[in-house]
Amino acid sequence: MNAYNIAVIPGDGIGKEVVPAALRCLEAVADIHGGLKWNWTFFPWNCEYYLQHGEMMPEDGISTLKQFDQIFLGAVGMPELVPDHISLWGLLVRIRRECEQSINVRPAKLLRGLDSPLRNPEPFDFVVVRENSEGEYSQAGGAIHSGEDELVVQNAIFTRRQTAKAMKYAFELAAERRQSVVSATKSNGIVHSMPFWDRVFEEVGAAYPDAAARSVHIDALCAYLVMRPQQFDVIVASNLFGDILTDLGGAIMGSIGIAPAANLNVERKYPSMFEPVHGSAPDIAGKGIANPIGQIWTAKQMLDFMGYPELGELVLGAIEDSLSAGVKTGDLGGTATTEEAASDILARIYQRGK
Ligand SMILES: NC(=O)c1ccc[n+]([C@@H]2O[C@H](COP(=O)([O-])OP(=O)(O)OC[C@H]3O[C@@H](n4cnc5c(N)ncnc54)[C@H](O)[C@@H]3O)[C@@H](O)[C@H]2O)c1
Ligand SMILES: O=C(O)[C@@H](O)[C@@H](O)C(=O)O
Ligand SMILES: [K+]
Ligand SMILES: [Mn+2]
Repeated sequence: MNAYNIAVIPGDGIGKEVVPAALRCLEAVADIHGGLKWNWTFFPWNCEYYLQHGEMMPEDGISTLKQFDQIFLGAVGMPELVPDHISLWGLLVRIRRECEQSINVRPAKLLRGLDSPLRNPEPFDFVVVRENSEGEYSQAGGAIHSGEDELVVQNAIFTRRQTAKAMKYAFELAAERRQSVVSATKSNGIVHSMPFWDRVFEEVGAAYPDAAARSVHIDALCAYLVMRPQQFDVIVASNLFGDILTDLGGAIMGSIGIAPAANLNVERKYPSMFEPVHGSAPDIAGKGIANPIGQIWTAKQMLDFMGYPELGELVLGAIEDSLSAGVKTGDLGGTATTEEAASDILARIYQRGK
């Protein structure tokens, strides 16, 4: 029996509603498999915690998390309580950086049973590899003066090491898929960091002669994802561009609420963090109507990373079975509650697994 210690951080808003749904699915696959056991440890780190303690997590929070096998997180942020840059940097970004989760893997595919908002889309299946440790998400810079003289400088930081690491991961991933890598750039307007990004992309790509590699400006790339998403296999992007592309990826699937994400420590030196693309959705939090699919699909990514791809496939198949049976939450045009959608997926996991 393999027992795994998982740190669970439901976080804010709908994170607290969709995480329990995903944990039930993970318990179900462990029950079916018979040889693995989850030991959950819950951490109440969120914006309410910040209001009580003046920090999103304790100072030793990272060293605590590093003792676990993996981290399973819902969502962070309640802007009415805590400014978003404080909640994000105090929890999510801290974990990403201090657990060295420098690769963020975010797939998007036209799932069976889903109606994309795109008109007559051809089946698409791409993965965005988002550089997760630096880039535009930078504390370098500052502000001076005030009023009419106020001045702010925000420096993006790109290193050869992390840029090449994300690109190498993208090419390795493409080698197992359809051998195509598109780099998201903006080297016409951004004159230092993006020509550098392009240069590293060419250097890394030279080691993968079998891969079709090309650079596409981010504005055009967003348009292509709407017009012909089926053309894409692997997309590698900076921290900010990857963030934006993956809400778009969720949207063209049918909802931001179904898109999964894996913040990977690829060296497996520290735990990775599995948390969906979406946020805490304050606009629907507390109503019991959030779509649990993003969190449940994220659980599939954790199973895959931990060496249980057959269980991961079982989870995604159950999600598609549920969608095909028409069980859909409001974001997908249905009337199912979070509980109804989660229970249906859970039942279909058992149906598939027996
Ligand atoms: N990784 C994260 O935890 C993460 C990601 C994005 C935003 N945030 C934070 O979340 C808060 C809200 O940000 P936002 O509104 O820009 O983004 P959001 O992803 O929370 O919501 C965007 C839209 O998508 C909908 N949505 C998101 N997840 C859904 C789900 N599972 N089911 C149904 N609908 C869903 C929301 O209702 C909203 O209309 C902010 O504090 C922000 O900082 C956190
Ligand atoms: O900006 C971020 O990285 C997060 O707030 C969120 O948008 C994400 O995509 O994880
Ligand atoms: K999230
Ligand atoms: Mn985002």
